[in-house]
Amino acid sequence: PKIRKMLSSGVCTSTVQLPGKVAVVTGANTGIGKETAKELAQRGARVYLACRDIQKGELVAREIQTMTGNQQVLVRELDLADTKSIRAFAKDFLAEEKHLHILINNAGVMMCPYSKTADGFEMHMGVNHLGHFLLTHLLLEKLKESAPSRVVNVSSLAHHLGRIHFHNLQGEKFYNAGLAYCHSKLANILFTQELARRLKGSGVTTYSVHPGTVNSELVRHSPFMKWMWWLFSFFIKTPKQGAQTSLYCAITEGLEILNGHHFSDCSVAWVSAQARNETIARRLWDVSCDLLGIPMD
Ligand SMILES: NC(=O)C1=CN([C@@H]2O[C@H](COP(=O)(O)OP(=O)(O)OC[C@H]3O[C@@H](n4cnc5c(N)ncnc54)[C@H](OP(=O)(O)O)[C@@H]3O)[C@@H](O)[C@H]2O)C=CC1
Ligand SMILES: CC1=C(/C=C/C(C)=C/C=C/C(C)=C/C=O)C(C)(C)CCC1
Repeated sequence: PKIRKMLSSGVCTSTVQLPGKVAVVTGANTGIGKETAKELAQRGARVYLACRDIQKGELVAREIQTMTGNQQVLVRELDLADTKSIRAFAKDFLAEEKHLHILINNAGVMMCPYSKTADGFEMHMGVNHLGHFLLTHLLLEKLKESAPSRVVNVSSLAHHLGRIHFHNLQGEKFYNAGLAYCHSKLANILFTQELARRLKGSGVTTYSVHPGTVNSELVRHSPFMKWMWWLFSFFIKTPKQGAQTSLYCAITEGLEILNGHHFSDCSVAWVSAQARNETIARRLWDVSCDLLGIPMD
């Protein structure tokens, strides 16, 4: 029980209710994203489940509506491995909604065999970092108009092993599936810190999160990790426990002074030296804009 408690601590104890608030959660059809969306709906927010598989999303939306009694749970198609899909999602969302108070960049892939997104980006960097970078960019004006508002980026402890190899960002010179995931999770933290610097005074704040080691489908590409997760399933976090730090960063009152910080178990957490490097963060920002055809400012 002690090991289990140690690996599963951190509970979002905020009593904040969210009527009239609008939230988008990416990858909300399963795992941590699903539990995050459920709790936001439970607190009265209108929640958009941004999923690449609409059918899976609709099943989960019905489940959340039934469990919470909140009918304002909506599914919209978003494939982060395709910038056309990201742009289409943002265009429809901006036309449909007056506000966006909470954006949870949660979707992720881990340890997939070498593959590329529709736009030719390496899959981990493409989905986990560049896809969310573009989505956030496209929704930023709406977030500013809805301030106070928040962007939560779900990263990982795995960022400690990450490096941003600018000469090999698409993994074409060398590739390791585990490290590619770590690099993309480092990019999530660097993005959060640079975004926080650029958003100072706008009323939009941003946080990165390590959710803990969570029993989810993230390990689907690695038979060894699947086996480990199954073997230790009693000790690792449930998806509901894994959602607590994302929820804490999204709704806790007074967190604005910690804009740009990294959180784990609902507390500020230490990040690697690479993740604190402002030069790398600025360069990654510029390179990401360049790759995505976003004007640099
Ligand atoms: N589980 C853990 O121990 C840890 C998780 N994390 C992070 O937590 C986040 C959530 O992961 P978790 O819930 O564990 O994993 P899951 O695999 O259970 O969920 C990942 C979600 O991301 C979605 N997704 C994957 N690719 C895309 C895409 N191209 N476009 C849109 N959505 C996509 C999946 O959709 P679909 O179902 O259609 O594949 C799914 O909804 C990730 O960012 C992960 O890196 C960080 C540290 C540890
Ligand atoms: C060593 C070890 C464990 C820890 C695994 C860890 C710490 C995994 C971290 C995974 C991450 C960070 C994934 C996604 O980002 C277990 C399974 C708890 C128990 C068995 C021994």
